[in-house]
Amino acid sequence: MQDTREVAIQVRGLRNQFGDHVVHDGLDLDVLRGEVLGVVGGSGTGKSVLLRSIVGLLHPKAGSVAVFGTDMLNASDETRQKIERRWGVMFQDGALFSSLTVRENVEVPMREQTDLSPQTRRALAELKVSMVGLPPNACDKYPSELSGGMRKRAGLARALALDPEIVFLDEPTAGLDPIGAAAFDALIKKLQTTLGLTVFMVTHDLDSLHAICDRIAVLAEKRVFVTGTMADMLEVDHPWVHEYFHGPRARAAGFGN
Ligand SMILES: Nc1ncnc2c1ncn2[C@@H]1O[C@H](COP(=O)(O)OP(=O)(O)OP(=O)(O)O)[C@@H](O)[C@H]1O
Repeated sequence: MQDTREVAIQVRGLRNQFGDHVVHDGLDLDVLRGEVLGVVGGSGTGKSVLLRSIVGLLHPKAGSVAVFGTDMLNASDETRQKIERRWGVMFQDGALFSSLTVRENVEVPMREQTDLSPQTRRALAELKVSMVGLPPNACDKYPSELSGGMRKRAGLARALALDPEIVFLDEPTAGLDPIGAAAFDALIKKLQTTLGLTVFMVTHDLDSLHAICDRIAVLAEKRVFVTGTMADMLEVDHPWVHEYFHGPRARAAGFGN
């Protein structure tokens, strides 16, 4: 059955290359509005490069990236900035500014992109911190005073600072213990359902894929080799995909027998 949901992100014919090392060649991907898309692939297949190409941190050699129907590579600065305000990015380990408190970190995008008063910024930052399940006293802590899981939550709070419609997450559960990872998954799912977020999530975590992803995109052979549900992945005839979804870790996670 054809999916009639709106496409939030459309990538076509993407080519990324560093020197003579071609990472992506003819990569196509649709991310549907309101879905959690898990992006997986072997190490070095270009998951982070894909994320960075979509958010404009890296200019691809060829191809197009459209977000909410806007051609991001050819848009004016003003148009691009308007679209950029509609997403938030959480990099690995939160990528927080170490010299700023959690609240100040969450206020950074508000300072840069809005003219909200200091009082409003402060109140909104406190709201975001509570939305991600951190206690109020986390607001005044520095990143070095937080656990890895708390830092990730603080990074997510900053990604949510401008009430985005899309969030990009780069390996959000990496380095968390299984209980912390499951709690983080539950938080992402809750935000998706309550805020209607579209989530683009690079991950290696089979449990996350199973628990919260509506669809999975597998990077292999320099492109998105296949997209589909977890059930679809179990049927894919490709050595890496088969090993990933049927291997010992998949079996330990309770599927892919
Ligand atoms: N700025 C850069 N300059 C040169 N090569 C780069 C650059 N950024 C990424 N690469 C290369 O592009 C390839 C893809 O990198 P990327 O970080 O996207 O992989 P990945 O799929 O996210 O891997 P992992 O799962 O290990 O994090 C790698 O071979 C990497 O060395």
